[in-house]
Amino acid sequence: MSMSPNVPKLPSEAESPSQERDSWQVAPNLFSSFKYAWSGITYAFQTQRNFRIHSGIGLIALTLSILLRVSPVEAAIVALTVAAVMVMEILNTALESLVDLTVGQTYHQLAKVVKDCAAGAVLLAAVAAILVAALIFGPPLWGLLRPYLASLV
Ligand SMILES: Nc1ncnc2c1ncn2[C@@H]1O[C@H](COP(=O)(O)OP(=O)(O)OP(=O)(O)O)[C@@H](O)[C@H]1O
Repeated sequence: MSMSPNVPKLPSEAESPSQERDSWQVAPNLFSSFKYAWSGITYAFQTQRNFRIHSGIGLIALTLSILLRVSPVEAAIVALTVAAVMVMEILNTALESLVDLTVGQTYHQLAKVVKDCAAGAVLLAAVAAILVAALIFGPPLWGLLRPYLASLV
């Protein structure tokens, strides 16, 4: 069993004195809130291969929604499904970091439960996304490909 082999090297100190001073306070303004949220998203993107893969697949799904001219409701369902997978990935990253912060490289049964449940949540969202993609993109893709496939046989 791998025990956190990919924990990224993090700086132990804040990037600036003001960052350390402000870090324990409520974000002073809306801009700071967005900045912290964006840094969470970029952290997940830079450190988690699965998050990058899911982002790429999400982009392909959204592009397909445009190219295949699915209905607005169908496009909204695709967008929500893509967002659900990415949200699960970010929460999975947050929980993994929290577990590693708490127990480090020590084996703990509850650490395993947290990480396995978080991974399970990502898997469920991904399976649901595949189902949604098959149901929404399947018929128009089949309509496009059928003439080519028929000409082959
Ligand atoms: N401290 C720990 N104590 C017990 N089991 C652990 C611990 N850390 C990790 N594990 C087990 O190893 C598995 C993989 O953990 P790891 O931290 O490597 O996640 P990961 O493979 O990087 O996950 P992801 O692919 O989602 O990033 C966990 O699902 C869990 O079963």
